Formats: sequence, structure tokens, C-alpha cells
Amino acid sequence: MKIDGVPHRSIQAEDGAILILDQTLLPWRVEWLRIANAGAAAQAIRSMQVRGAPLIGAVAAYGLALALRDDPAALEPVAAMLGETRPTAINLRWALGRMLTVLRPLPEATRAARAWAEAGAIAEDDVATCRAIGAHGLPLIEAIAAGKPGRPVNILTHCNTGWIATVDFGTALSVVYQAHDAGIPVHVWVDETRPRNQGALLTAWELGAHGVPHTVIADNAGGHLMQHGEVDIVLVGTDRVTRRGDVANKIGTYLKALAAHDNNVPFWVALPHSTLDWAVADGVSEIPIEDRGEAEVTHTTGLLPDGTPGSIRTAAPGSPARNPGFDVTPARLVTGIITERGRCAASEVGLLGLYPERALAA
Ligand SMILES: CSC[C@@H](O)[C@@H](O)C(=O)COP(=O)(O)O
Repeated sequence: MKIDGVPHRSIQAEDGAILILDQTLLPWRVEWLRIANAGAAAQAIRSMQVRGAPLIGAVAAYGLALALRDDPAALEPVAAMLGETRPTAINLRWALGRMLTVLRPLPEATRAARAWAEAGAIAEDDVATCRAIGAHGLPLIEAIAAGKPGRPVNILTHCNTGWIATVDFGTALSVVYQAHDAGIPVHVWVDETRPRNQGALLTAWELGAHGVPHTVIADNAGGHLMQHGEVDIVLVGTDRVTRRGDVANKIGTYLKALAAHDNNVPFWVALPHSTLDWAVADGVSEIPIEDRGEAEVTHTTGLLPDGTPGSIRTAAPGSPARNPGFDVTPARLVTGIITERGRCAASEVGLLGLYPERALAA
């Protein structure tokens, strides 16, 4: 996607390093950060300089490749270290698992070059996958648009599922971009997505840069808008989907699904194959939920009155806070799932219909 008209991907591979867009500085500053070793990759993931389930998988893969250049024997410990940086997004473990499967059988002397190539393949896979997700979601938007000629399709989204959360294009926002680029009038309600405000900061920046009409709303506004017929569809991404179709995503997604269910608003989830966790059935009891600590709740970041980015405390002094980073929306509240292979019901039967090789593997 483009920044100021110039095409970019969210990871750029150079000789001996990668460049990542530092998301903790957006939308105030566009800065590329050079990552030259596994420790820096891990820190970028932990600090959320890179974030979004598919992107952290790709960065972890490159981090492992960088480590093997320094020490080809470091495969297992570095993979374990990178795998512990964030707990909920399965894409991280998927990418590292794919790297380990390829690299373990190889002689140490050949691992670094192969690892770099495999990390590149993971990144390319993500680009093609996200483009296909957009194409498979597009008919949903076309169908809604056909029912309200001349009026925009109102899409509500949560967190950031755009090109900066993936290597390119995004997941749920890939659908939005393809609809917009196809000339369908769309308007996006952007949940601010407290506590880190990925919606207000990142999604709004992305949509604005692409010229997609949007409005930032407080997280609590969605239910009201749905009651008044102002939301045609909810489109979100996810960090892990169980084989039964339960969906882990940014905290607050579950409440949007409940409101959508109560108001007969379709609630669709867009994801790449790397977000499917076939080993897990029940999302609520089995998916680990990241706890990011109190500071993100007690404080808010933004532009200070002097125009510099900064953080202010917004909670009463001394009050404790709790900060679960994700929640799980049960499959029964999900209208359907969009992947690079098509659309399906949020169920084991639906998912196996798109990925029949998983049934054979089981
Ligand atoms: C692009 S996939 C969507 C998810 O990764 C996204 O919705 C999300 O919850 C990201 O959370 P984050 O904590 O910002 O990494």
C-alpha cells in the first residue's frame, strides 16, 4: 500500500537486516526502524513497534534468520525466545514452526541462507493471502451496496487489520480497500480501540491515506449505531481462530459481536490460514489471553498541547487497572469467516470445507 503515493510493504528486507515501520510513532511520524538481530526483532514485537497477528509472525521469522547468521547453532533457543514475545496471536508460533520444520533437518552451515529465503517466502505468502482475502470478502460488500443504491455501505471495524498489521493489504481492511478501489461507496466506523487506540491512531491513518471515508467512534458507540440502522456489516480480523470457529481478537470485539447479534447486523471475521489453530477447540477456555499491565489503561498516548507525542494519566491517582489484551467471540455469534480460500461458516464443518487437508491430517 502507499504512503504519500509511494508503494510500501510493512517489512522491507535489506542485506543483513529488515526495515520495519515503527507503529508506536504513527500517525505522528513515519519512521523506519532497522532490525539486524533476533533481540531487536523480539523487542520490536514486545513493544508493539510491530503488531498485528500476521506481521509479528513474519518479523519473528526474519528475526530467527538473522540470529542464524550470527550463530547457526542457535535455532532452538532463539525460536523459543521469539515465540514467547506475545502469547495470543497464533501466527507467531505458526511462522516459527514453519521455519523450524524447514531448518531442523539441514546442516548448520546451510541454515542461515535457507532461513532468510524461508522468511521471505512467509512474507510473500502473507501478501498473496491478504490480497485473496480481500477478493473473497468483496462480494459481501457488493451485495449490501446493491441493496442501497447511491448510499454508502457502512462498515464497523475494531482495532487495526490493515496493511501495517500484515506484510501488505491487511485482512478485514483488505476487503474495505478492494471495495473502495472497485468504486463501491464505503464508509468505515472506526472503533478507537482502547486502551492502545489502534483504531483511532492506526486504522484512521491508513484509511485516510488511502482516501477511504471513515469516522472514528468511541468503543461504546457501536451498539447505539447498530440500533439505529447505521451499521450494515461488522468486519474484524483475528489473532487466533479455533477449529470450531471461536475468534480471539482485540479486547472489545466480543461486545461488538453481541451487539451485532442483537441487531441482526452481519458479523464477519477475515483471516489468513496462519491464524487458524487446529489444535484448539474451545476458544474461551483454551486461548491464552495477553495481559499487558496497567499503564495502557491508566494512561493515554497522543499529541500533547505543545504538539509533541506523549502520554497522560487519565485514571484517578492510585486506582488499580486491569488490561486483558484480547477476548474471545464464540462461533455462534460469528456470521461467517473469510479466508484466502473463500468464505465459510464459523464451524468445524465450515473450516474443513475450505481446508479439507486438515481432515485428512487428523
Ligand atoms: C490483521 S489481523 C487482526 C488482528 O491482529 C488485530 O485485530 C489485532 O487484534 C491486533 O492486536 P495488536 O495487539 O494490536 O497486535
